Amino acid sequence: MSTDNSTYYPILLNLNGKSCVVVGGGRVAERKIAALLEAKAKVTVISPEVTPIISEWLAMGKLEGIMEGYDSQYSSDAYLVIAATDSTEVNECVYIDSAARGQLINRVDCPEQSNFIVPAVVRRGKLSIAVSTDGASPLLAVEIRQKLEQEYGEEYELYLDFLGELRLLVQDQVLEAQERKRILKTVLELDVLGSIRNGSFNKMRLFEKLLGVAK
Ligand SMILES: C[C@@]1(CC(=O)O)c2cc3[nH]c(cc4nc(cc5[nH]c(cc(n2)[C@H]1CCC(=O)O)[C@@](C)(CC(=O)O)[C@@H]5CCC(=O)O)C(CC(=O)O)=C4CCC(=O)O)c(CCC(=O)O)c3CC(=O)O
Ligand SMILES: NC(=O)C1=CN([C@@H]2O[C@H](COP(=O)(O)OP(=O)(O)OC[C@H]3O[C@@H](n4cnc5c(N)ncnc54)[C@H](O)[C@@H]3O)[C@@H](O)[C@H]2O)C=CC1
Repeated sequence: MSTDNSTYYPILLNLNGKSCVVVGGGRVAERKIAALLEAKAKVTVISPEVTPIISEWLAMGKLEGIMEGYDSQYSSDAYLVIAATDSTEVNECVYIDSAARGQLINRVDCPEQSNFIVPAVVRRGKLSIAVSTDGASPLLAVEIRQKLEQEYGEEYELYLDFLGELRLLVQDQVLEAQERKRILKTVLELDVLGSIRNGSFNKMRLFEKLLGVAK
């Protein structure tokens, strides 16, 4: 069975400094670890064998490793656990232990024994676009993610930084709520992305134009 017909509630989790345990060190574990590290989680991998890339990350001190078979004590303090071994028995065991402790648990071979699943994600600086099929077709999620990567290019990183900075300025300098909203809406109608793409982007000039003051 590939799905339990759950309707999931999408959230963005702050994992900065949080202990996260990945059980298993294969191809799937490597992908999950990469995403956890990107989110600045404190990751521990538990697995007798790991991929060459995980091994490199261990040598660089990017995460910790317990190079043994799973034991429930290894994940007792974790905030989030991912069961990613190639053994259904071990993965089930990880699920039972983690669920009993109320931990966030993702069992990669069984959405029914997971209290969260992981979407395919496009990241452009502060912009995240997450795609999920509720487990029905991870490959379709990948295909849509790849299409979105074409549509939302690297220029969005600078664009979002600019919009974020403008929003702080507006919150600081414009007292009237309606006027704040008007400015934040107007900026989206300007071709800022076009100016980033053709190299004519000028942040200060845009701030001046939108706020009427030199920054
Ligand atoms: C439920 C979920 C739980 C979870 O893992 O969170 C889950 C479950 C399962 N995946 C399986 C297979 C594959 N998954 C991928 C790829 C990805 N899978 C991801 C997420 C999810 N996969 C969650 C639902 C996401 C959603 O649909 O919303 C992505 C998006 C995110 C990530 O993993 O980080 C990542 C792409 C990252 C990217 O590129 O952007 C590929 C392709 C590949 O590996 O190259 C295959 C092989 C093709 C195939 O089988 O379809 C199997 C069968 C395993 C078996 O055969 O034993 C199960 C178990 C089952 O279905 O029961
Ligand atoms: N959710 C997803 O995105 C996907 C899930 N899968 C599922 O993920 C699972 C793992 O797939 P791969 O990473 O490709 O397998 P793999 O064969 O590359 O890696 C398996 C890992 O499990 C470890 N392991 C085995 N027994 C263990 C134990 N007792 N304790 C700790 N670690 C142990 C091994 O050392 C190895 O590192 C499979 O069950 C597959 O069905 C497969 C593709 C995608």
